[in-house]
Amino acid sequence: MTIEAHNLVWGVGRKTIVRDVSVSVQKGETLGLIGPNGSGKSSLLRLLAGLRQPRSGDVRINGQDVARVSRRALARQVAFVQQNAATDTNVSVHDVVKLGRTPHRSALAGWSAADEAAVSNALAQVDMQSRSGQAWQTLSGGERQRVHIARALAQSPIVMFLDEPTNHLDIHHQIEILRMVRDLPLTSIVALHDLNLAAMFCDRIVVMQDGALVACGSPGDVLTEALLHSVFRVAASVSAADASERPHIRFRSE
Ligand SMILES: Nc1ncnc2c1ncn2[C@@H]1O[C@H](COP(=O)(O)OP(=O)(O)OP(=O)(O)O)[C@@H](O)[C@H]1O
Repeated sequence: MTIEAHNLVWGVGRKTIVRDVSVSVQKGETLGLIGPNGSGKSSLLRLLAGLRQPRSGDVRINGQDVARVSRRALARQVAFVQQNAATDTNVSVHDVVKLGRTPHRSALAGWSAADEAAVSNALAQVDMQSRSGQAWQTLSGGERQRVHIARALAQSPIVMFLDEPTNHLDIHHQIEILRMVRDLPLTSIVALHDLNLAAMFCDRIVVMQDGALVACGSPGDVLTEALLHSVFRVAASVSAADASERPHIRFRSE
């Protein structure tokens, strides 16, 4: 499923937060969104997912303008994993993931075997199957994050938006979650702070700065020492990357 965004502008009051961003994502692609704090990554993700209306510009998912698709129809196609999402506290892990099935169920239909299979597959994909009955409020931060990802997977989306999905995760689960996202047969757009993880797992990377898209391309094309200095204000060495190798960044402390 392709995503095409043209000239997106969004802001609050007099403040412009997303400045004239155009981007296209191919079917099955994993696109990374990087940029300093406050550069507009979450705002852009929300616009692309149809959760916010742009002031101008439009977003088309498989040719359909997201502003004209009903919320329910959109939820059958698009899942969004928020940063630090909250959940009602008095529920089990299974109940949280079950919510992902809501867009696929009619008011009259009961809970089906297919719904149950989607929930248990999603829990297995994030390594949380054994915690199905555990109370949500007793989970650690990283476990909660994995359960929110499972809820998105249970939605059986065609496009998945993830806002810093590796927050709170240990290094094993950071790598496992991003590997899973990359390997899923979905189009994914992932906001990430860890530039080496972005280099490892993204097909292409978009760089945001002050609400504008300042670079877009393969990890090797985008993650240059000059860009790391000008956008992220860090001194770093990037290992020589050829077409077959992904860049690796070593930050310098001086
Ligand atoms: N509803 C809002 N009202 C006012 N300002 C907002 C609103 N939403 C976002 N902003 C501002 O817009 C800018 C971009 O925010 P956004 O959350 O998109 O950045 P980000 O790149 O995701 O940041 P981070 O890496 O810190 O998560 C920030 O300066 C933020 O304070």
